[in-house]
Amino acid sequence: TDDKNGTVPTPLTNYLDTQYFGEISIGSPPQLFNVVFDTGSANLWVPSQSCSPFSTACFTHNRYDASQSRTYVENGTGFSIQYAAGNVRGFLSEDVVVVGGIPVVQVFAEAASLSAMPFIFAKFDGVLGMGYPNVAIDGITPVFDGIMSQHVLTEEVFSIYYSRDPKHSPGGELVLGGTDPDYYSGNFNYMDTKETGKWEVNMKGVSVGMEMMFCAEGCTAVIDSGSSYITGPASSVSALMKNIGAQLDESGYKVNCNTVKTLPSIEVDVCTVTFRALDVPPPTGPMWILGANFIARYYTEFDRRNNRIGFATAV
Ligand SMILES: COCCCC[C@@](O)(c1ccccc1-c1ccccc1)[C@@H]1CCCN(C(=O)[C@H]2C[C@@H](N)[C@@H](O)C2)C1
Repeated sequence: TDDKNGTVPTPLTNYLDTQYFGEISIGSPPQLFNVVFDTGSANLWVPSQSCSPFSTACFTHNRYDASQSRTYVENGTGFSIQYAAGNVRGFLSEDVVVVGGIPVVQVFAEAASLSAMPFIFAKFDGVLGMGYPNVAIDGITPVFDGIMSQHVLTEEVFSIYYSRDPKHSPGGELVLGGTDPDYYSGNFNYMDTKETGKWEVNMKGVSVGMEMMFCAEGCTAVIDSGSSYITGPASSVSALMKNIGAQLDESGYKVNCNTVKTLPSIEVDVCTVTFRALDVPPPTGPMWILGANFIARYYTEFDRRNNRIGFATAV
């Protein structure tokens, strides 16, 4: 994959098909961080050098040290973000962020406190929101908007490949300004975003085999690169799982995989069905969230120029 107009593909790490992240740098000299490129949010945050030593989740990750960067600009405005699980609190700072080889002067949040759950399980340091500006907290210009305003991209799009095979290296790839033909086959099918300002589309329905089971009148689906699983309204997901014979246990839905024929002893392997029930309250919900396991099957192009999302078969 060659260099395109200053943008180089960012290889992603795949941790157990549930966490995908890539490397960025912040500051001069560059301080390196692993971040989730998250189309479901629009802010950049990384752990701060100033976080409390008692914040285990902060202390066990790379931390930004403003005092070591000659391009640091103080801001100090408060910041807090709440996820479906977990929250981050801190303050804003400004420095040079380099993503895919492109430098951008960026306002980001230094996380002074990270909730232990789930961040002690995070193999990455922070989150780089790839969402639209209108979902950005504190009205901060998102990283990709800062890059678009430099007019260095061939196309105002970014594309994400998530590998499904933990042995495959790299575990995924982010391309700014285009797509990588190495990772998809065939043509893209495009869907307009539902309302400009979110990476969500009108889903036509959810069917099992030939039978349409849910969302027959259409429903909202967020294409969320920062979610591990596919989530849907609890009632729909439980009916869907029942239909495929999945059992719910404390860590999610399970089905018996085919017994492994080659092993001398019969081994019943239990597979995790990567669907989760999540009732998003109105007005945002009810909705489906198509996360990493969906993106792993369909190479996804996020098109800011035409406010649409393209899907091609991932190879
Ligand atoms: C593909 O890689 C996915 C990264 C893992 C996401 C995640 O599984 C996770 C696991 C372990 C530790 C931390 C986090 C995690 C937590 C917050 C932000 C980013 C990652 C999230 C767990 C909580 C629910 N969830 C979201 O709300 C997500 C929804 C999404 N839009 C984000 O804003 C938060 C997904």
